[in-house]
Amino acid sequence: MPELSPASIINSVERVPLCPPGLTLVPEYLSPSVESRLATYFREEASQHWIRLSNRRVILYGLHFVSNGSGHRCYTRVIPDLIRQLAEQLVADGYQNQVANHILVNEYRVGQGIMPHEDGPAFLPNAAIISLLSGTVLDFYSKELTARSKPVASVYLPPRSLCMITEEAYTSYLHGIAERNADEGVPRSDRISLTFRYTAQLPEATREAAANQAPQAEALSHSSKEKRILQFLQRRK
Ligand SMILES: O=C(O)CCC(=O)C(=O)O
Ligand SMILES: [Fe+2]
Repeated sequence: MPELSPASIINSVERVPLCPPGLTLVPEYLSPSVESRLATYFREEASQHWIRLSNRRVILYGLHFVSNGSGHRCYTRVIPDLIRQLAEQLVADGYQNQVANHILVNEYRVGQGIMPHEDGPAFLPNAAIISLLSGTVLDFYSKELTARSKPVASVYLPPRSLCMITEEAYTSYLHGIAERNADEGVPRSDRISLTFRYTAQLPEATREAAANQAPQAEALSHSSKEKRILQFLQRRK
């Protein structure tokens, strides 16, 4: 896999602070060539790693949670160099304090979305979302969600943008993407997003054991571990 130099990753560093507080948009965070390199990676090299959910498909990299009552953590796929470089760049650019150890790749076909949810206390209150191939609207909701709740804020995430959800935007609101084909007349196309988060490290001994197991996770595309994660994600969304 070719190395990406920082200059090729970053096209612009303009930051637009938005509401709720802690929400920031960086348009054109990626250059078009990096966007297309990443999209090709997920659609071709990593095509067998997708896990299909009812309303989208996902690839899990790094440390993830399996719900077994005690919030058990396990390693899924080893984070590929290409993605790790992006995680490191987010720290180098000052968007995150820790290199993400939990990375979720989502792919939404036109018309698909994600239910309002909170990313939750398992992670540092800092989620970095990079959008590829299509824009979409991310809606924020109050935590008192009912079937009739309307978003309290909405932000358009253009392709190649970075969206930072931190502070109040992370802790006090839910976020989600409505299932529709267009946003304010702007048609959607299929979109891939990458969400970078950090969860507190495991104790050293456990971490080593987990790291040793990671190549095995790589080899087993539909291991029982992945099935449990899949069931967990389906319950959550
Ligand atoms: O795809 C997106 O932009 C949102 C993803 C998200 O909210 C998540 O992964 O928790
Ligand atoms: Fe989220």
